[in-house]
Amino acid sequence: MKFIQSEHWQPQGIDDLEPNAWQALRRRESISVIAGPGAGKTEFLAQKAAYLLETGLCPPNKKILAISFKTDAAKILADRVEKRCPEELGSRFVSMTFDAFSKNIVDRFRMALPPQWRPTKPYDVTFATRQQITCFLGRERQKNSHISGLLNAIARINPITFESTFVGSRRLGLASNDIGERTLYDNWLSEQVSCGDEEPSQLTFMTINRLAEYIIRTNDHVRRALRATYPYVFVDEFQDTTYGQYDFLLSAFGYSETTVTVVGDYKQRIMGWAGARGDAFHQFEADFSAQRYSLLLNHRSSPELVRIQHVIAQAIDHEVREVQTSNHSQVSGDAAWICFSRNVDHEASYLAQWIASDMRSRSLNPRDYSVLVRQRPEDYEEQLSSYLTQYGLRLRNESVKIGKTTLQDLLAEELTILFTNLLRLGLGHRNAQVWNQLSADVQLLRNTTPEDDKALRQVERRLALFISELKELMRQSLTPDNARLVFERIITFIDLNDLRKTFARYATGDLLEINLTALEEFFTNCVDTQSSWENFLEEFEGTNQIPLMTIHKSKGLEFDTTIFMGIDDNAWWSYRPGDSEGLSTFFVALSRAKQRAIFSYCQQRGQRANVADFYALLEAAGVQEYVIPPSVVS
Ligand SMILES: Nc1ncnc2c1ncn2[C@@H]1O[C@H](COP(=O)(O)OP(=O)(O)OP(=O)(O)O)[C@@H](O)[C@H]1O
Repeated sequence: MKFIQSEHWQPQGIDDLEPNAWQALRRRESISVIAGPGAGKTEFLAQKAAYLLETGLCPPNKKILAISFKTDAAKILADRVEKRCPEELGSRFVSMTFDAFSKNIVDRFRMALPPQWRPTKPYDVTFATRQQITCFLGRERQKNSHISGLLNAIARINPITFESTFVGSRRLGLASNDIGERTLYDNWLSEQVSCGDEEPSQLTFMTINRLAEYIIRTNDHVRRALRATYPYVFVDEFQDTTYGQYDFLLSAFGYSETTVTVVGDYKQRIMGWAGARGDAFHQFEADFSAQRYSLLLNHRSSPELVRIQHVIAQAIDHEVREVQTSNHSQVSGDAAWICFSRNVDHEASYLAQWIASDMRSRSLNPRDYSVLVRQRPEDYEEQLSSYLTQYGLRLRNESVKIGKTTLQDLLAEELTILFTNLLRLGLGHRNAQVWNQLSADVQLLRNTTPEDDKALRQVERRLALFISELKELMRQSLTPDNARLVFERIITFIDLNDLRKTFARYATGDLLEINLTALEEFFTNCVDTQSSWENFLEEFEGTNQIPLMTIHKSKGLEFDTTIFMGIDDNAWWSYRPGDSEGLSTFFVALSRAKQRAIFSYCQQRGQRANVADFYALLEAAGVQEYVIPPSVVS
């Protein structure tokens, strides 16, 4: 492959980068890029990956590691890189979540841990509830109250942030002067590692993170191998980094030749409750001698929405700089408004009617819209769905739990993507893009090198043969028995062993099993409600359904129109006026919209005394409130 000279390299898929982005792209040392919503941070990472790979700055035997916080964010970034670079280069871009990456280290190098910290093989991944932490602290209080400083240490601990802050900011094996703290830390970890005779270890992701950090810090061989494989590391949404994750990054790549690029927006810091550290950018810039760059364009939202976003941004940070937008408005009338309704029927009826009419007049699709809520999407689902149905529209709760995952995460899994593409072709969809992606994925699965023409042809032949068998099966009508056969045949064709060998995140542990079980459950649910394979696929993919999700799940996504429901004291029960995380959450929701943002207030759902800030800010930004007259709704 011929490399492009770095001075001749041009971005792909977009017209250009803004001047600061060009500088940040070309800088050889570690950098931080701080920019507002829609500034193109994810796009910047994709372009930088293409630049490093296409110019050979990241040589053929090396890889780029991109670390994200959520599975779908890792997938969005990987997809973007796939679009921006030739396939053979894109495969050297490894996009993983922090959790998957640290788990991978523990799974591969378990034996590098001292026996007392070595988990069983396999081990279970668990989550520590607040109650479990409180019980643990209670037990320690009773059992070890004689240990100097232990009671004081317990008194300083908040069970909610125990794992993220207390455990995450301390290192395994490093003697702390405070014996009480050390006892708590060691006992918390050792209870998880040694659960008694024959029982598998029960590790939380924070414990896995601490074990991985220990391996990297204490084992030169592992650390050197990691650094040699990844001369470039990217971290997206850096404002959400927890103490543990930051410490892991520092041990793995700090003070080394590896160049680390982090991007994020502190105004979108909405994971403080989950332990995101407030000083992540400053700490990173100090530890990695990183230069900071700011991006000043918004490529997503219309000028009117960018202006409103700026009013909210100023409430979060008085010194925030105004950004320009490269977009034009495509709608007439208001870009944003508040609609006031008295009861939930009134609200749902108005919104359904408005969406249906807007979709028709602007020829948009259901997935151009999204309904965002602070929490409990199921509380909004039934009412809104029943009114949308009157217009032939459907709503899909994408945050719904399926087994041990959520629908949104499940749909972003490699397993699900392969499965869905096979289903599409099995249904006889003639789609060159789907075929190309599938055939590339299957080549990857079967470990075929691009130079091996014979093997490539064989893989393609087998894929074509399988598709024709699948077509035959799917020509029959959809019945539970037939569907079961289709499911089993596809999973056998994909081959779970090949999946494990191909995707590092599936290589060890039970991630693949968790997703397979959830996939089967979701598949069966869709089969049970549909009468034909065509309808089934539509249901499965949610193509014609308006997504409903929590704001947290909407991070990184964008929609033409967002409808923000439940801005009231009940849904925002923990919000206190001026609370910056609450304002940031509001900001994230608003900034997902490209053209329109609708804020729906329903009196029956709750008062708006505690959340009066939000309405005052919207008013200051000139957003009008309209009372929906009963006559407007059917
Ligand atoms: N340089 C550019 N030129 C044109 N369009 C761009 C450019 N950079 C990004 N975009 C487009 O702008 C939109 C927002 O980009 P992206 O998702 O990368 O922003 P972001 O900064 O990561 O956003 P957020 O923090 O809000 O999730 C996308 O549709 C992307 O394709």
